[in-house]
Amino acid sequence: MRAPGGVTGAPLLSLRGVRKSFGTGAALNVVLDGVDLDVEQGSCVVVVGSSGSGKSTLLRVVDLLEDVDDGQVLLDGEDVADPWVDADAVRARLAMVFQQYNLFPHLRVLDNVTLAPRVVHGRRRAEAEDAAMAVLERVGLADVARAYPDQLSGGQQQRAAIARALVNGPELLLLDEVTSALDPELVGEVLDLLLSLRADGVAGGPTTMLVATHEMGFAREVADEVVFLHAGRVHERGTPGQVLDDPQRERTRDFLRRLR
Ligand SMILES: Nc1ncnc2c1ncn2[C@@H]1O[C@H](COP(=O)(O)OP(=O)(O)OP(=O)(O)O)[C@@H](O)[C@H]1O
Repeated sequence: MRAPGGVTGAPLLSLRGVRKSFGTGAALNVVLDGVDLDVEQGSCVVVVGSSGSGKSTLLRVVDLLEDVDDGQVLLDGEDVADPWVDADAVRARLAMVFQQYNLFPHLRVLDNVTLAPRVVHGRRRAEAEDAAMAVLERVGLADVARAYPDQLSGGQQQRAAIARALVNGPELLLLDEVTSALDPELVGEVLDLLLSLRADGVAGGPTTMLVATHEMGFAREVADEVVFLHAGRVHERGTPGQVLDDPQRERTRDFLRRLR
């Protein structure tokens, strides 16, 4: 399956020389060491790399959950890493789905999905519920809208978290290892949903995605571009065929060999 014909060629997101480290002195851990990356409107970029290579940190930097030490995070050309930026306005344009679904256990699925539209965006309850039911329908959960999270399977909970991410029509969807916490038999339903979102979009348009994953099969099917992160840098990038089937650099070959 390939991206629909909505890729415009203009980067929605560009990272330029992004640096991020944790700790100080002898404990300094340089995680991102000058990352350059572009995500075009309507495209899907998949970040792969060993555990600890900085995939989550990269996504968290884009979602403004981590400050950068240096470099630019350009959303439509505006540097959102600038400390003076209106973070709420930026976050309203993005949505992130995490490995752990992070649903509120005391709220029904529908209320989890309507929370941000109502509280953050000030939408009226009826309007927020209509929007929430539409996305719950889209992810195949309309019939469990009134259930609590612990009444759902892990796969259903992750689909509810995806519905929550989609409800405000984000311009960029950030997916951080969204199948890693799932039992193997539940992974397929979430990947199928993401493939279908990629193919058909949500409101008729393609969904722009930046994805961190260990699922190479998924990367192969969903990505316009695969980016291999190593030692804090983009070590190799290209189409899934180029990076996953015909890697040019030894580190990339090592990484792929170890997965087999
Ligand atoms: N808040 C933090 N404080 C200190 N160190 C952190 C923090 N967040 C991440 N790190 C460190 O940054 C490095 C990269 O972590 P990150 O979670 O980004 O990697 P990853 O590629 O997503 O790994 P995985 O595939 O295992 O999820 C790790 O060494 C991790 O310990």
